[in-house]
Amino acid sequence: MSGSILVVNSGSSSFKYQLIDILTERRLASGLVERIGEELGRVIHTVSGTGEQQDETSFETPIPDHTSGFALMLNAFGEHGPSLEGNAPVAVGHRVVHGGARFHQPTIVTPAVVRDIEDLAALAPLHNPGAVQGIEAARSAFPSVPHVAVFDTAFHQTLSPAAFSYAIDAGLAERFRIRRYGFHGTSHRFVSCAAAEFLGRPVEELNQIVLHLGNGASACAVAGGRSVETSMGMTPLEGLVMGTRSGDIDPAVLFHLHRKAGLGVDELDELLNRGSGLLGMSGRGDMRDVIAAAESGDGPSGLAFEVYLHRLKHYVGAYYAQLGRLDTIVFTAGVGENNALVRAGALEGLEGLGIRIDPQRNEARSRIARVISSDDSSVTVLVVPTNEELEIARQTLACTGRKGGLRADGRPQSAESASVVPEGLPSGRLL
Ligand SMILES: Nc1ncnc2c1ncn2[C@@H]1O[C@H](COP(=O)(O)OP(=O)(O)O)[C@@H](O)[C@H]1O
Ligand SMILES: CC(=O)OP(=O)(O)O
Ligand SMILES: [Mg+2]
Repeated sequence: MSGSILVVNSGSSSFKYQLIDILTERRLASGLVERIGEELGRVIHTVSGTGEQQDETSFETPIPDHTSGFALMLNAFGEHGPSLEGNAPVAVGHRVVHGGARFHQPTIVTPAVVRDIEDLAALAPLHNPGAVQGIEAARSAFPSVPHVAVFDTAFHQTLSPAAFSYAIDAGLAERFRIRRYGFHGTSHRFVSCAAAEFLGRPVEELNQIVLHLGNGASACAVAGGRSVETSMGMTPLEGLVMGTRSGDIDPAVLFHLHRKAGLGVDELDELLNRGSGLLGMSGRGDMRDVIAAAESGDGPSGLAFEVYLHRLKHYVGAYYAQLGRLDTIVFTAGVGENNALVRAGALEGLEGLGIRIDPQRNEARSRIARVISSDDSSVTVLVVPTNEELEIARQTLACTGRKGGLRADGRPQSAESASVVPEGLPSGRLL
């Protein structure tokens, strides 16, 4: 069958989109709507031509929310193509960050599903609200096609109780569904499969550590294609140092700030989610700016960079130990794909563990998957570009029960069983 799938990947203050041909998996168009809610936002719309050829347009305008961002995206398609009438999407796929205990699989969007995603917003305050706006705008623009929500949390349903449980009061944990859910699962799944494909080995044979280093960042230990450990927790706040998020912190710091600095719970939430990480430490949330400032001698930026690398190395060591044997370390997402300094710094001094980066390979610039370890490294270190949108398109197609060129690899399920409530959990119970 022919047609396309529109994928919307909503973030906190931005969203990415792709229109993907379902027969060929070709990206027909892609774009970024960013700085939503700031004084001036920006839309970048790229139309794919033949081969590597691309036609990019960008413009700046205030974008108060995701709903108006979605309308601007539709205008960009109207003005610059490809025509959404000529390439009418047969389905729309949406990235949703938190699926809680309710969503284990790609799920056809209904009003009840939207309500549940809204209810989970407290646990992903930077992400779920934007996703809901994106879903509502898309449903009114494309009312007659199925919309599918694909959850970041789904890939981590394979964590063992030892990996997903926190050491707190068991009754409270049970009652409030307090556990590690893990995020970036769509990316960790895509990248671990793409790494195996690149190496020409079955994913079932490989033990991998995937480092998704974007604005948000997480590490994932993948054994035989299954997530066995991941650094984000009940919310996308735990783990690595991020652009504006603290990652791991002693929870007693919060009690102390409450008692001594008089900060309330909402202020603490805001502080850790939006005012910490690289931004909190150095005044700069973008890794490029942090590195530039550190190189020109700014002390706080230098320290922020060191803390970022220190934490990354900590997780590499921990996950190596959890896996017991390690075949590959894979860097992905904005920082991981583009920054050689971060990659080298994170793995520096690990030669004793059989991990050796080749400096020349690491410095080489490329947009495709590549090896950056030396030939005598027993662990193969890779850079593999993520493509959450393509993975979402594949899962969306499979969930709608349609057939296309998009591979589902037998992973997502059909529409009839798409919305699954885990055993023992009353429907409507999200957490
Ligand atoms: N060359 C680079 N060096 C360091 N960081 C980079 C580079 N290119 C992009 N980034 C960072 O990548 C991040 C965006 O990555 P991305 O994976 O798109 O994140 P998200 O999906 O969370 O927005 C930005 O914070 C940006 O600073
Ligand atoms: C879950 C998460 O942190 O996503 P992102 O990196 O897109 O902000
Ligand atoms: Mg991202």
